[in-house]
Amino acid sequence: MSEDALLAVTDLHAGYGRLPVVRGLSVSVAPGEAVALLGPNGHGKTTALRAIAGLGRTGGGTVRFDGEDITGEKAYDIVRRGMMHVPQGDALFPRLTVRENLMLAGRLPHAKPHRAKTLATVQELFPKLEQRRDQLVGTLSGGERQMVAIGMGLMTRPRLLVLDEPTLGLAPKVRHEILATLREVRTTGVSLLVADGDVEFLFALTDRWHVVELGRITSSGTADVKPSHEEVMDMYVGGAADG
Ligand SMILES: Nc1ncnc2c1ncn2[C@@H]1O[C@H](COP(=O)(O)OP(=O)(O)OP(=O)(O)O)[C@@H](O)[C@H]1O
Repeated sequence: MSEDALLAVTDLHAGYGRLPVVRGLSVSVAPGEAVALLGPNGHGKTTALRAIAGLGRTGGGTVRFDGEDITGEKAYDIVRRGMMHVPQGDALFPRLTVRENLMLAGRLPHAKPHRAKTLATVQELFPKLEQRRDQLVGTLSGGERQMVAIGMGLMTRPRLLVLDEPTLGLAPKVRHEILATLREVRTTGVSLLVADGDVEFLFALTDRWHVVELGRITSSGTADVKPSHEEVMDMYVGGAADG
């Protein structure tokens, strides 16, 4: 694993009570890089991303961020270091407006002094959100809510965004919009670690991919060496999917 990785996860273990879910997962993300986790449902991608970001307990292994051991640190402290987790599904404030949600995310002490400037960047990235700035988040479409979630992530001024299923439940056209925006986010220097069920989306967005099966990485490649359609099908419906 590279010495100067922004994120270096080694032999991570995590689970629920006595149920082991993540079983020796290692992954790294270099500065400016985007890395994908793919594979069948229920094999530990969400659990791994949460443990890396300090949202779930780790049962072994190490997580290093920007050269420092952050294993076991709380999510709040990890966000201040520059790693922000954008969860699967809704974790927004539905009764607040788009603008209020964004401003709330930008209130963290390290982000607050730059809040106006960061908001301007987020507005540029998501012109649609600017049009809907005064709309209650609870009344937005699924794609718009996902944009707010990513926008809120960016308001914390991350160096690494950890995205869990950003295209979940979205129509193909909206997935394309999310893809275009995340590519734009990459040009600002933000690194990505992203899990998603849409492999084409992942291959179009990231530099490297890893397949997670039974809580560990079973195959890896770069964006220019994608698995074939048959190999992808095999990953999702093949033997390991039975657990
Ligand atoms: N809070 C929980 N308590 C107990 N078991 C859980 C909990 N959350 C997840 N699990 C179990 O852990 C396993 C891995 O789930 P996880 O969500 O990490 O997988 P995943 O690869 O991200 O799948 P998906 O793509 O469907 O989100 C599953 O068997 C799931 O039922």
